[in-house]
Amino acid sequence: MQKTSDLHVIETRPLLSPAFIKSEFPLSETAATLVSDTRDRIRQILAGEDQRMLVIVGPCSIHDVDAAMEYGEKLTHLRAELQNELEIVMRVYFEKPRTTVGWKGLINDPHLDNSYDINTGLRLARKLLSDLAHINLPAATELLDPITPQYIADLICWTAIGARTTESQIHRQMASGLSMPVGYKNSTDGSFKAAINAMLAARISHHFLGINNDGLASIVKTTGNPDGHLVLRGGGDEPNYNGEKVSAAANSLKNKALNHRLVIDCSHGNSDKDYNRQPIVLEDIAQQVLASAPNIVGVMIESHLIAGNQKLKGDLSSLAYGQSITDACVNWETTQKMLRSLGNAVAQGRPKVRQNPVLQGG
Ligand SMILES: O=C[C@H](O)[C@H](O)COP(=O)(O)O
Ligand SMILES: C=C(OP(=O)(O)O)C(=O)O
Repeated sequence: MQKTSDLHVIETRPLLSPAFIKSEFPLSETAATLVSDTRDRIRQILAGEDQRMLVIVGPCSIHDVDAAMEYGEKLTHLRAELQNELEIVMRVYFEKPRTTVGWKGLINDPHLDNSYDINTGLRLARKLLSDLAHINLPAATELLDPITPQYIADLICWTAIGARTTESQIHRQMASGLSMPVGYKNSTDGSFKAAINAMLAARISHHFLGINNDGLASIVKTTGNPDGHLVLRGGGDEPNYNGEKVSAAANSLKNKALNHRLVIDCSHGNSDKDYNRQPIVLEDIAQQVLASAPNIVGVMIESHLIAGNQKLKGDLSSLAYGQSITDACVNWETTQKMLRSLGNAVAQGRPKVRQNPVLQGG
């Protein structure tokens, strides 16, 4: 008899259940309060009820949890300093969608050596999110594999569905069941039709295949996620952060009765992947905010301790500490300048924020 299945499968290894990994790194009351309160504040920003801006800032990807924690310690001070103008959330990305091939992130290959120790990757990810919550720093991520949310989503305040997956039914279904606000990136060709369709699809209930907390294959039924919004990231060799493009996107959203308030990614297609351009994009956004720009409610910045990026090669001991191994990032000094400048623009362009200072919970 001819073999007809598993012709291209070499092995399957057991995956620890979400319940087991959560029992090792349980959600504490402190973390639950931080996550829940931050999600509420983000919802208020997205609804235009809070005039401050959401800022998703941090490394393109996490490959070294110590460096991520050092970055997080610095960011938590800046978050406190600018809390009346900005809701700062750390970008904590564990899963990388690749254009072709490459390292797919800390969960997939935590030892950076093609050993694909995914159980360790999930543990490291959960522990880091838990440690960040305990220094009062909320986290945002991109969710890529539809099984991952079961392991970490209770510690995540904002999620991106990326430019390469916004058109995927699997990801829209997943988003329909997520508990936090979800930003849909425009497509890599620069169009935002797929993201608008994703917002329409993910806000309603779906039934699909997934796993439950015990890791058992399950039929999942969701309510739909009402907190979807657009993230403009440029693409097709053109940025889309200028006033004209933002208005066009907001009008398309209004025409579909969707939330017209959106987030702008300073990196990726908006900076032509040149990290030196991120401050230029941010400055343009700050100028728009000075003139109010009610459609713009958030920004994303790829930032790390050290500027630029480095190639992941065989010898891990030669990796520079605190520098990205995926997209190039701005360094910490530049990050501080960018966020202070945005905070200033919010204070001047949206004077109401000063009248209602927000005290952030822990
Ligand atoms: O932000 C990350 C990258 O832009 C994305 O994962 C694609 O990366 P790649 O084109 O290097 O594969
Ligand atoms: C992959 C990313 O972005 P995009 O989906 O916009 O390319 C990212 O932010 O890491």
